[in-house]
Amino acid sequence: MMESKSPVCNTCGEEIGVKPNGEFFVACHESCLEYEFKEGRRICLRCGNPYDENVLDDVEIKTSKHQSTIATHISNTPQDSGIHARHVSTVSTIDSELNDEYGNPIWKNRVDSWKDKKSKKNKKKHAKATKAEDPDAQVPPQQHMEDISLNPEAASATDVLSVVIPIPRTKITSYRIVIIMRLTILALFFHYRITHPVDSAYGLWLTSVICEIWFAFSWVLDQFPKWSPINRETYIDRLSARFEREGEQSQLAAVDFFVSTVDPLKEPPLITANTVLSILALDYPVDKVSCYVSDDGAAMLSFESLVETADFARKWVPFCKKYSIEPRAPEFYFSLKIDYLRDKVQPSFVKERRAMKRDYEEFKIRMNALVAKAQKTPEEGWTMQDGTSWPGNNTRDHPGMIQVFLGYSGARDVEGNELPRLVYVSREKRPGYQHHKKAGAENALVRVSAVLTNAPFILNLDCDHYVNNSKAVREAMCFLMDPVVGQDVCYVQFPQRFDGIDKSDRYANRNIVFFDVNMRGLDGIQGPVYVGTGCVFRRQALYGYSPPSKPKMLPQSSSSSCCCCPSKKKQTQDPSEIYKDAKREELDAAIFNLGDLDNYDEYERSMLISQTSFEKTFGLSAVFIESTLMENGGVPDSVNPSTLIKEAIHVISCGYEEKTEWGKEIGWIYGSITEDILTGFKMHCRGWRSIYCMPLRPAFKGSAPINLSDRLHQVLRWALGSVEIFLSRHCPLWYGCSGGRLKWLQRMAYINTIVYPFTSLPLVAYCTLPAICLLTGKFIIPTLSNLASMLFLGLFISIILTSVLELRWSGVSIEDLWRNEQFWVIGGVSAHLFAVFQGFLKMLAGLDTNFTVTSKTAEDLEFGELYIVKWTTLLIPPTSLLIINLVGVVAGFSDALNKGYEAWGPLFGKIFFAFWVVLHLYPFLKGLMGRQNRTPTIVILWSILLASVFSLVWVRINPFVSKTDTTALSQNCLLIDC
Ligand SMILES: O=c1ccn([C@@H]2O[C@H](COP(=O)(O)OP(=O)(O)O[C@H]3O[C@H](CO)[C@@H](O)[C@H](O)[C@H]3O)[C@@H](O)[C@H]2O)c(=O)[nH]1
Ligand SMILES: [Mn+2]
Repeated sequence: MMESKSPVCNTCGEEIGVKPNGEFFVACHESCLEYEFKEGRRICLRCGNPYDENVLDDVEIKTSKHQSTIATHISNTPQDSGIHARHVSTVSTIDSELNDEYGNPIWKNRVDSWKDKKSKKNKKKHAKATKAEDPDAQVPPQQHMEDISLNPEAASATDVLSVVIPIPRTKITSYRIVIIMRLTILALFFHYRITHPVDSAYGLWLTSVICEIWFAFSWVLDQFPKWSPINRETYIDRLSARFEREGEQSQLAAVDFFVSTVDPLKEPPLITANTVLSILALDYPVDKVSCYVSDDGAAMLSFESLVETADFARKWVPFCKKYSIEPRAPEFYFSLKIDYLRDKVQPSFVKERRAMKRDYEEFKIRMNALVAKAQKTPEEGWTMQDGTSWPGNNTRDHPGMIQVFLGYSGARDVEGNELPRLVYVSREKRPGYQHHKKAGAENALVRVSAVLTNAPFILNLDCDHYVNNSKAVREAMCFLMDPVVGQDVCYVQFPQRFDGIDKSDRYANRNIVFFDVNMRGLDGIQGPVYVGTGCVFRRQALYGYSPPSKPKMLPQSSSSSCCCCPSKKKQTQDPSEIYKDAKREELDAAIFNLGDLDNYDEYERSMLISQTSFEKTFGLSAVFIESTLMENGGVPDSVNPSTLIKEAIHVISCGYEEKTEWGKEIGWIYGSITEDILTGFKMHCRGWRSIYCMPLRPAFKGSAPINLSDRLHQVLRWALGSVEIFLSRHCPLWYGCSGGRLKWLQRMAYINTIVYPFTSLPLVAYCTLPAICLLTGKFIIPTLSNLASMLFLGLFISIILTSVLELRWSGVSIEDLWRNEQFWVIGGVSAHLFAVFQGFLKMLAGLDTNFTVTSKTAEDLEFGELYIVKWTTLLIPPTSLLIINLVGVVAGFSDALNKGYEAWGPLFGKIFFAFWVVLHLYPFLKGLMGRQNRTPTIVILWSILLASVFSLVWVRINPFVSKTDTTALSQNCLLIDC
């Protein structure tokens, strides 16, 4: 058992040894061998055993290579050596390293087990190569660093925790060829379109060509970031083999969990409780988990329900861990329809499960009672159980509140085991202060958690996203704790998955195309965008630092906002360079000082810290600033918990962020209601990369608004957020270009995420065109020559082919793709359109956009929600489009009936076009009908009015038609859908 005390190397996870002269060296197989080899010895100094010849050969090849990696580890992460040193000081005897409890030389055992592992790995690799369709499938060049698996020499250096699995070459190459083909055809197509105007309907033709060019442009933006998609595989068993050795304390990194809620009436406390319970019951060492719940509504209901939740967790957590159940959110676990009696499960489980279910039902009753009580606020405001008045009675004007439940020194579970910490946080709100919605709430949590627990990693979840896979954090750690892959990773994003969505996913709520296609494409470039939930951050990345491999540059715009101090001293160099150097030095000095901070008294200590520019960046909390310097997280043992709480209250005060970099350069970034895109974007601009992690069992699951109106409002909010970014200083079109750290394909993807709302303008125009054509008898395409018909056909085929090939590599179903298309049109002609106008209004009039929280339903009403139609202006444009197109079809038919045989040919073309519109809007039409086929009369009235006015005016004015009589020409029109 002496063994258990030996220190462990952070790099390879092996134990560390000490050379006779007192220097440290890593006694793991590789480095030890290399060391010895370099010394020219073939016998291990430590144990006296001769080395295995095979092993030696192997080492000979890679000595130089591996040494350089080790060197970079040490130089890049100075604390590594620090850790070695710290650990070594705790080693009591060196002998403990040499022999295991049976007296066998440990060294020999290690070599054996290593050889063992190696042969196993080779076998595995073999299996994989045969499994994959093409063993030397293409790897995007950016991926080489991580793709250790394909490089056997590097792979044996340490057991890799994750590998990149490229898409088989056969699939990806044909996909790329078709993309290039489509691009070429598109160019030829536009050449044709532009050189062949329709003289009889010049206006119509021009409009349609402009629209088409815009569509082509947005296609390019969407397509090219999908150029080199990848998949990844993780090995969580290796993770625990490396960091959780038997008999030793777990070396896994700690994680702070953030859950944000704002309105307990729209976000039922039971949903939040489930999220919290699923976090507390994670399969992760309890002392490494802390859960912070942010209550932006300062609601006593949220607080009280958290008290109940903490209490229920004492039973729930041990039950989950005992029987390893999934998911660990009770509501969703108990609603699984599985016959537990069928597989021979232990009778004790069945019994306990039943008892647990009863307990949960009681818990639910208590929660529902709390909710019922909270429906009507008493006149004098809420009072807590102890008779004092609830501090948050005025939600816009209240002090910061923090309450720690459970955890270290707190309540234990029913079996007496420790539970993770659970902390309630409601940041201070005062009138006259900007609160920055969710981003502000998250930043407050970043600071509170830094003061209280300071875990090196942060996982944030919306209140309705519960942990569905209790090993999710381990999955993320396979990347973040990997010394090679992880060092430049700012976050690991998991896809959002949803519960309770109607089978056909009528409104594309699941967003499958985005999560399974686009995000995987991005993972092959610089990493997925941050989507606001289900994401594990490296805390240091949130503090605005650049990745360790690119240390020279600091946040680019901080040079403009912080140039105050150093640039005044030396005027010769580039001020931003000076700033960077100075900041480095300050940081070094601060770290150095921190080491012997104990030697200073309180005053000197605060002086030391304030000398630096840290206060200007992080605000006036010395405790917080100190915490930012601990790259590996953790809080000093010595500090008194009550001072910490006081400090925690300080850092959530509403004035704390004034004149700091919070929200500008560090933490969650302000300035858009889609703070997520902005936050991830800034990190990528600094040169970080992110990782997309898709475990087989979805890591997190959330709820989505399933009725039409709520969904449209959600999409409106997202699109508005994008327009806000477009109009801000962070516009991806030019922001951060000088730094050159954002890969250009990644930039393209970001540009796509902010310009997509603008596509609504050409889309609305394009959806009106078929109706106009039908009403006026004109058409947007002239008579086709053979060549032109080929072009149209080619374009058509290439569009279908790209989709088919995309479906093949991504595994997305054709229904999902079609839904996505449909909702692209529905959202485009309603929500996106409004977003564009609101965005510009906001900019011109300085109005603030409000974050309308999506309501989440607690009870499953068998999709009752799906059929709710709430009146909203968003419904008018698509309804109008539907009606004019239908009117157009009728008019077209009656016209053709009047005109006789020749009219039918061109009519067919136009009707096809109109159907294209109606088909895309079909889910919308269904949504309008509701369950009882009833639509709010007002919507119908308005739409009919608009549509008929429009049609009438149209027929009268006919602006697009040239005055010359060209009816004959237009009748010869052919239609090809483009
Ligand atoms: O002032 C606020 C407003 C919202 N929230 C929280 O923000 C989260 C997201 O709100 P929701 O209404 O569920 O928005 P969705 O559209 O479903 O969320 C998606 O889009 C948001 C960006 O608009 C992201 O922040 C989310 O993570 C992402 O899931 C919820 O937990 C809220 O409690 C706050 O904490 N404070
Ligand atoms: Mn949500």
